[in-house]
Amino acid sequence: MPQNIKKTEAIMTAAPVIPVLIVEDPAKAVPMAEALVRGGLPVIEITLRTERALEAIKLVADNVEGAIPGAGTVMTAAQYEKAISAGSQFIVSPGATPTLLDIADAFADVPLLPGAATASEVMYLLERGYERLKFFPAEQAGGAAYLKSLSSPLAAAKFCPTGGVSLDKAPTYLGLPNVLCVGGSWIADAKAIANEDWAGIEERARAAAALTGR
Ligand SMILES: O=C(O)C(=O)C[C@H](O)[C@H](O)COP(=O)(O)O
Repeated sequence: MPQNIKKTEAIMTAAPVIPVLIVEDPAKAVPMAEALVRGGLPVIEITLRTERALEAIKLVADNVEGAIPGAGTVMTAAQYEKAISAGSQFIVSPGATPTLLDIADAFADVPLLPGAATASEVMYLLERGYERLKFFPAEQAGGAAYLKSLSSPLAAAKFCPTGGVSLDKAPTYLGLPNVLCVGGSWIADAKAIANEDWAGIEERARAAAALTGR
């Protein structure tokens, strides 16, 4: 089944930046998400890289008005199902496999943003009807110059570059014709969450929400 491009694009264009989060303690998820929403970043990717990430997603889904929580690092059918039961409104994966795309077909209401880093990976996803993709790992794979060079031959594909993106690097990506938003952990890193630095997270969210392309 092809990707629901309209729905995926709505997630990608709600704000210029998708904060990527590693949440160890679910008790911190609600104030963290509230700070992000106050700062203007409603789309919140909680990675399934911690034991209690699903609890964090559920708490945000149930308690934070205006938040659009999603699950990151989703790679298996079991994770996919659990992420959606917890209230994920979108799913992000670092790459794409035929199995993962088959699972996505079973949950077609919830958009999947699959990762790609090479022309062949993008071509495979286009073949499967996926045009809204994550470019991962963005900086390490070749950065904005590399992604720009995909825009002409693979014009249908539009990306959310993630991996090594910072406040300084984001505007160059956002200025590319094939970029809709960027993702990154700099707004709320593990330390800021552990220290309950909600004011700092809100401030970085506000700066991220104001980013435009250059
Ligand atoms: O696990 C996933 O599915 C991911 O999304 C990986 C993230 O892209 C990176 O963790 C981004 O992190 P930074 O490079 O710190 O901004």
